[in-house]
Amino acid sequence: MKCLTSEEMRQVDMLAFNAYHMPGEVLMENAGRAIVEAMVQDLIKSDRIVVVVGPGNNGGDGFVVARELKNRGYMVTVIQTVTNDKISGEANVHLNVMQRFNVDIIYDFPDAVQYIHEATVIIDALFGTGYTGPMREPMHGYVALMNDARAPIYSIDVPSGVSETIGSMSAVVKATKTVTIEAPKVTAYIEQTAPYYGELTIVSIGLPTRELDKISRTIWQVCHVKQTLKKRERFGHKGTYGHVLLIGGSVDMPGAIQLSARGALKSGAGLVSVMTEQAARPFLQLPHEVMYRSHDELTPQLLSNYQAIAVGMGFGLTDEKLALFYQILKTEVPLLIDADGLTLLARDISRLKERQGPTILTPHPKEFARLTGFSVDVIKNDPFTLTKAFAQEHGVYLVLKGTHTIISSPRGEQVINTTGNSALSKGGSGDILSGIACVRIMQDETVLAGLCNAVYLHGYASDIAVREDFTAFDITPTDVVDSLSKAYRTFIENPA
Ligand SMILES: NC(=O)C1=CN([C@@H]2O[C@H](COP(=O)(O)OP(=O)(O)OC[C@H]3O[C@@H](n4cnc5c(N)ncnc54)[C@H](O)[C@@H]3O)[C@@H](O)[C@H]2O)[C@@H](O)CC1
Ligand SMILES: [K+]
Repeated sequence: MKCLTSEEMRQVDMLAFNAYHMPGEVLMENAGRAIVEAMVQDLIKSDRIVVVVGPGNNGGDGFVVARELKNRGYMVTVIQTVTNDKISGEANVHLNVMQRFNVDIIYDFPDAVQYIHEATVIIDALFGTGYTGPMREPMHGYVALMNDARAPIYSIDVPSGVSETIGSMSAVVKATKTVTIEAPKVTAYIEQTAPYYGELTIVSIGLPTRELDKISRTIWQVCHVKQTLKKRERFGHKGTYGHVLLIGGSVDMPGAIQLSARGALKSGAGLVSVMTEQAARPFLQLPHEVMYRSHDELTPQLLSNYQAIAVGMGFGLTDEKLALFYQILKTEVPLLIDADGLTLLARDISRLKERQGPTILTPHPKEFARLTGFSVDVIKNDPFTLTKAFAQEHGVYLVLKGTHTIISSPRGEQVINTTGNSALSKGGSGDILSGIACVRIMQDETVLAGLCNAVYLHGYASDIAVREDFTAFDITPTDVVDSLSKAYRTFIENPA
């Protein structure tokens, strides 16, 4: 499934019209009817339904919805927030059709107050993807009326007032459910806008999939994991599955690297090695399967023996570690940089130019802020644009960790992950992900697919653990690793 910006949606819409000769009225008809299908199971015939329509095509969808509901025997009133002369194009076509079905229309704000107050269902067709903030009066008032009402709100396409320019948002409808047209929009996955969506449902209106498929932003789903997760081979041996080296852990912080090792072991690595400073070794409790190396052994030849390397988990930030880090950067082996590795990298990000092999950075927003110089707020307001630009500029795979982790490739592809829950908001979760990710990039179809699978499985394991054995309060990152078995089993027992 794809995820689009408003501009990308507009372009697909234009192509449907210009290149495929799909009339706008037909698309609007499809949208309205599909939206009714998506919400009709929630309605009863005694409902008092109001549809609040705005001046654009989102309002046009609202006219189709109102007409279709009326035709099916529901009590519907349209609250038209602008006069007829402000409604043009396809929306005007459907306004005329709707009028012939005798749908009641209210134009005055004082009347609207009462209708919205007494409604049992509110349909929000005020603004869609064409909205640019801030909101002008009287629309502000309509949004406040809807939000203050008791009835559940069904937003068409997006909650009205939501914008990709987060700083310009003023009033936004707080939807109970949003029925989105064709594909989710990026605002459904941005921290500041996602909560307005409520439950998200997607309906198809017949836009050409060939055009949608060209969008380079994808939501990673079960089908993608099934297609790209490397199968275990009957005649495979430990060499088949790769040898991962995890560099980190220090006297002060010995736990992080152990968690990474567990993540790698439980994800099917052929061999797992851990490299720490010699002094940290007595503090490590590594699983029996894990081999040990000390920093003193680090040479380019040694590093070239591995199929994936991760550096940074509990690594430390001393000058000695910085020198070691710069040595590690020289390897051509796929290199994942996390935690302290990212902090060291931020001291001189131009070092990324030296990288020959694939490079993966796995920052949370604060670490990404350190790398870019942007504030955390700026990053959270526009994560898709900023991560894409960074990954392309520096030629890296960037995994921006969050509720909806965003994975960006050097070629400009972006993937959004939707698994996981608040159980992962704990120290140690990232260390585990680094271990899982190293294994998946060694084995799966591409580095990008491997990273997406790692993030997906990590989140999925925590979802299963919280559903079946723990709560988000008591679960630990170690419990999440143990739940990886159930996550992997899902894909073995139900292959593509
Ligand atoms: N993408 C597609 O192919 C389709 C999209 N459709 C619908 O069309 C919508 C997009 O339609 P539009 O581009 O007409 O945009 P909208 O319906 O979001 O609204 C645009 C209108 O709102 C006004 N407006 C914008 N910002 C405002 C502000 N701050 N205060 C007051 N007025 C403001 C504009 O002047 C314009 O009249 C989608 O969200 C979807 O609901 C459907 O009709 C079916 C086809
Ligand atoms: K809307």
